[in-house]
Amino acid sequence: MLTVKNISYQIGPHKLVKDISFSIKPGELIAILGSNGAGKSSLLKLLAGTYKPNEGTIHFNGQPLSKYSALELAKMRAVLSQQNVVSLPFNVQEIVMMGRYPHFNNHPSAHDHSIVNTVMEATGVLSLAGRSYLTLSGGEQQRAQLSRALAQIWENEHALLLMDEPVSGMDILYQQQTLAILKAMTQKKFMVISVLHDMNLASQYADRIIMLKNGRKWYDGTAAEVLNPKSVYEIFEIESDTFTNPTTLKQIIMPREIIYDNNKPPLST
Ligand SMILES: Nc1ncnc2c1ncn2[C@@H]1O[C@H](COP(=O)(O)OP(=O)(O)OP(=O)(O)O)[C@@H](O)[C@H]1O
Repeated sequence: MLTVKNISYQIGPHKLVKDISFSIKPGELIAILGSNGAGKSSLLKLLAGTYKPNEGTIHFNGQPLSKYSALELAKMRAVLSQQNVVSLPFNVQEIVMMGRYPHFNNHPSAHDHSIVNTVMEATGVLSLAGRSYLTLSGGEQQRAQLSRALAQIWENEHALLLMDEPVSGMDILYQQQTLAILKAMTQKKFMVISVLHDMNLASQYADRIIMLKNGRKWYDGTAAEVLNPKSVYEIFEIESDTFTNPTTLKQIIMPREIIYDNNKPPLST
């Protein structure tokens, strides 16, 4: 369980995260939505322990997050960041094996190799195992990084997966598959918190959606509770229509087309 109470985070005069509270139980998938600059990545960095809150507390499996050593944390929570800079020509298997570094000293065991194989198969990068990471497409790199994160906590139930836009750059099949993998992880009692930009993906897969605006939590609930034209307008400043999928009963959000006035085009001076 992860419990976040009244956390705020500020850099100089900039308040990035303001008084946010929520908790997540094993088996839950929470999607975080919000416009660019709303504070989603900052919140994720606080949950990962990368940033320390100026105010408030974060408890992870009963203990303050700050009390865990870096190694303990590495075995219990994995992070997929927005930017994953790799400048050396590691191959894909080596990148995924990096997720196992917290688990072995000098040489990976047969168990580590087996987990690396399993996650690469799940994310569809097994056939790329020997390829240099630097030669992969953006979506393939993203899947390799997802494999690394999964390999890190694969056998540790009640672990936490923090994903910052895990499907950016992926085609629609891999977007669906990635969310399906994350959902399957929650069925094994993992906790998953993922920043997403696609409200419909969030609606399809998330148990709960947290919507942020200006560093604050504005909405927290199921897709049916929080996704509607009013909330979408408040958060994203876009008009939309909401439908209910008759088969799944999940919300579908369709943004309305933006039409600029010909006499006042948006880029005119
Ligand atoms: N080191 C920093 N110093 C000052 N401002 C910062 C710093 N890091 C982030 N910010 C600002 O804090 C706000 C929140 O940033 P954050 O990266 O958390 O947003 P986000 O919701 O993840 O956005 P995006 O969807 O664009 O990735 C932004 O306005 C950003 O410019």
